Order: sequence, then structure tokens, then C-alpha cells
Amino acid sequence: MTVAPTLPGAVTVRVPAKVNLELRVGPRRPDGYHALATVYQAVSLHDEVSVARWDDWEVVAAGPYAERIPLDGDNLAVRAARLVADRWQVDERVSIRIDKDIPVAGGMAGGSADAAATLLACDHLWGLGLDRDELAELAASLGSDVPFSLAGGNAMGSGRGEQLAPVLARGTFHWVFAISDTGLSTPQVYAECDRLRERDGVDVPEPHVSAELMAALRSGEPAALGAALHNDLEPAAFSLRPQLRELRDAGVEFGALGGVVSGSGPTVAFLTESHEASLDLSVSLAASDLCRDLRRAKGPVHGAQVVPAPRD
Ligand SMILES: C[C@@](CO)(OP(=O)(O)O)[C@H](O)COP(=O)(O)OP(=O)(O)OC[C@H]1O[C@@H](n2ccc(N)nc2=O)[C@H](O)[C@@H]1O
Ligand SMILES: Nc1ncnc2c1ncn2[C@@H]1O[C@H](COP(=O)(O)OP(=O)(O)O)[C@@H](O)[C@H]1O
Repeated sequence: MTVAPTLPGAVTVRVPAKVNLELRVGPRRPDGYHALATVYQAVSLHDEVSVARWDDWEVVAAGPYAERIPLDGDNLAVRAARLVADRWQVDERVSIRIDKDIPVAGGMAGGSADAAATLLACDHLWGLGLDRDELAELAASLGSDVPFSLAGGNAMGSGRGEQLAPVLARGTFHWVFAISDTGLSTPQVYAECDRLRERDGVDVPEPHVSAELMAALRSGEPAALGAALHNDLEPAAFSLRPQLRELRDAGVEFGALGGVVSGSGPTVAFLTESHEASLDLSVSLAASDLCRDLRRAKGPVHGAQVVPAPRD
């Protein structure tokens, strides 16, 4: 996917987007985060992040969503590189190139993916030999979703989403992602979730992943998984962006096995029976004019991985 040359000696990492198959949001904790029980699946929309030695911190971006990410110290990839350099006292700076194919602020963990990719790339570039636990600890300090971007596959997330456990799963699933042209802010969606719960006097229990979802993943049956998709942030995303409900309902009417807002949205994820069914659904959704862009993908896929350098 690389669309422009990378610097000599660069290390490149390919990293996937995610969808939350189930997202249960518990009470707001004293630190401001919410207790979560979630099941993540990594899907085949990828960013590529290349890191090379440079005389200053620098980030450049390319790809369809590149103009929407910050190119200063706020970029999560730059924060990740600086964190590794500070922690292991590496007196070097890097140029980071992001080939961005994951929608920005879409609930698909694009920024987290770039942070995870940068951690792995810096580890390789600087020959640090960090183990899985050291990388996961750095990842969690950058964001709740970052450990999963490193891990990939299917995984259960607890705590604020950063504590991962394996799940038993079989099969490959075919998705259609309906992408909006403006993102939703994750903190705003959590705040709206709190507001709606307070307004409605909802008693919020400790969150648990459902037996139905775990059984669906074990069976590998798309119809069972479609029926088990669930997101507690969906009412908040619908409240902030009412047209998303119409989009979700349209996709289900057009034959999706299930439709759910991905994470904090506004991307809506539709599960289909097969690759062919995902093509059909994309055609119907495109004709409906309810979203800006449609992407097909399969899951699960690997987490962040170093791309082997081409041989001369
Ligand atoms: C909603 C989810 C679902 O997987 O994904 P996205 O929609 O962002 O992809 C995640 O919880 C997002 O994780 P991430 O984007 O890494 O969030 P962080 O940087 O850790 O936190 C950003 C803000 O989101 C809120 N937040 C995040 C995680 C959590 N368990 N409770 C929260 O309340 C807090 O307001 C926090 O300040
Ligand atoms: N490397 C990056 N890629 C994407 N977004 C980034 C990056 N660095 C910082 N951001 C910012 O992080 C915010 C969340 O974006 P993103 O991680 O794509 O969405 P989400 O949290 O919904 O999954 C956006 O405001 C975006 O500008």
C-alpha cells in the first residue's frame, strides 16, 4: 500500500483497524475512564507506519484520510516514539511516515493503531528487544485500545479496555464498514452515554461479555455473531448523530446479518454471510446515499507486524 518512498534504513510496520463485536460500558471510574467488557476483532483495513533515523521529530502522512490527523507532537505516533526514546534513553530522533487507510475518529482505533505500530517499529529500529509485556505496558500508557492494536486477532478487553485475554474463536467474518465524513470524539460519546444514563435513571452494573457472543465466536457462524453484536455506546452515538440509526437500519434491511456502531462511532459495521454478500450490501448501501464511503474487510487478522525489508 506504500504510496511514497520511505527513508533509507526505515523499519515499516503494518497494523490493522478494529471493531468491537461487543462493547459493555460499566460505571464511570474515579479516574474518569469507564469500566469496560469488550470483545475486539482486528479487521483488514491497515495503516503502514515507517520509522527512520532523522535529525528531528517529524511526521508525514499520506492516504485518503491523511489530512485529518495532526502532524505535530499531538500525533499519537510521535508520542509513542518519544515515549520509547525517553524510557530507554535513546538519544536519537525519528521521521515517521504514516500511510493512512484507517478512517480517522471513526471508532476503528486508527490513532491507536499508529501508536502501536510506532512502538514496534522503534523497538526494531533501535534494537531494544522489548518483550511482549514491556510493549503492552507502553501501549496501555498511550491509550486504552493500543494494546489490542499490537495483539490483533480476537480478544476480550477489560479494565478500561487495555487488559487483554484470549477468546476461543473460529472462522473468518466478512464486514462492510459505512464511513461518515466527519468523526465523533470518543470523550464526547462517553460523556453523552453518562448523560443519557443519568437522565433515564439507569442503574449501571459491572460490565460482562455475553455468553451469546462467546458461543457465536466459538461456532464461527456469521448469523449467530450478527445477532450477538452489541454496543452500549450506540444510543449515545445515535443521540449525537441521529442519521446513524437510519444507516444501521438500512444496512440490516438490505440483508446484513447484524449492524452495530463501531466503538464510539460514527463508523457503522455490518456483518455479512460471505464475501459475495458483502459486495451486494456495499452496492445497496452506496445507492442509498446514507454514508460517504464504504469499505469491505475481513476479520480476524494479525496485529501489528514488521514488514520485511525488500531484498536488493
Ligand atoms: C470507544 C473505544 C472502544 O474500543 O474505541 P474507539 O471508538 O475510540 O476506537 C475505546 O474505549 C476508546 O479507547 P481509546 O481511543 O484508546 O481511548 P483513550 O485514549 O484511552 O481515552 C480517551 C477518552 O475516552 C474516554 N474513555 C476511554 C476508555 C474508557 N474505558 N473509558 C472512557 O471513558 C475518556 O474520556 C478518555 O479520556
Ligand atoms: N496517528 C494518528 N492517526 C489518527 N488519529 C490521530 C493520530 N494521532 C492523533 N490522532 C487524533 O486522535 C483522534 C481519534 O482518532 P482515531 O484514533 O482515528 O479514532 P477513534 O478513537 O474513534 O478510533 C482524532 O482527533 C485524531 O485527529
